[in-house]
Amino acid sequence: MRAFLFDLNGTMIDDMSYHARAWTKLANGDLGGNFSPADIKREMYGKNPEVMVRMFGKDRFSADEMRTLSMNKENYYQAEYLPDLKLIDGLEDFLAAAKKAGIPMAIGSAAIPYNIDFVLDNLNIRHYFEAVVSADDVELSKPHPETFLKAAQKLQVSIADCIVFEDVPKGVEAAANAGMVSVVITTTHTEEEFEGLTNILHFAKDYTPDFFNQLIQS
Ligand SMILES: O=P(O)(O)OC[C@H]1O[C@@H](O)[C@H](O)[C@@H](O)[C@@H]1O
Repeated sequence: MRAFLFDLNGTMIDDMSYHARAWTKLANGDLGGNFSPADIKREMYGKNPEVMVRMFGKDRFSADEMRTLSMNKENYYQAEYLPDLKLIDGLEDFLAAAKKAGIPMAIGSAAIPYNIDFVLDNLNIRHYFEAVVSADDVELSKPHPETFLKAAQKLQVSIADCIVFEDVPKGVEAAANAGMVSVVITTTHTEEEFEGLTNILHFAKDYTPDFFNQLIQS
């Protein structure tokens, strides 16, 4: 039996440009940094404290300060993205068909529960997922495999049965490190940016191609 593990941001919703703007507002606007759009795009993966340490060094903020800054960033993101919040084309049909076919599904995201709930509850799609692994559930985020291994464990499925849906190279690398294959949604990165990763089954810009029906039937 197959199982589907979904990254959230950029994979289920096309929101990475909103995260980039929220990080820019926090890092350059509030904290006086001077990060270029390329710097932000390169650094904004993984758990928020990891992003902040990569950008500002490990001694700049206490854990409490990082929690506050992280909430500020997510509030910027949610306020700006809420009016545009929607699933990527074809995903709702894909989720419904997979659920009907009895395929277990989980979310494996570096986002904090505050952001995961924002998406699942506003879009009313929580019922499709039997498990959610968030930033709070893991020690180390992607490319470490912990997120996807925990998701497989929660679903009680074997690693070889898992297909990971991702939009960033670090996420595909995490899937590879977990021993899983991956389908890439090219919302955030071009195909060329995944060069060298050998666990990719398919690239698609959204969930409308027939490939996704075949994935359910295969
Ligand atoms: O793991 P996902 O679902 O792609 O989420 C990643 C993003 O989650 C956001 O909450 C973080 O602030 C981003 O920096 C991060 O890139």
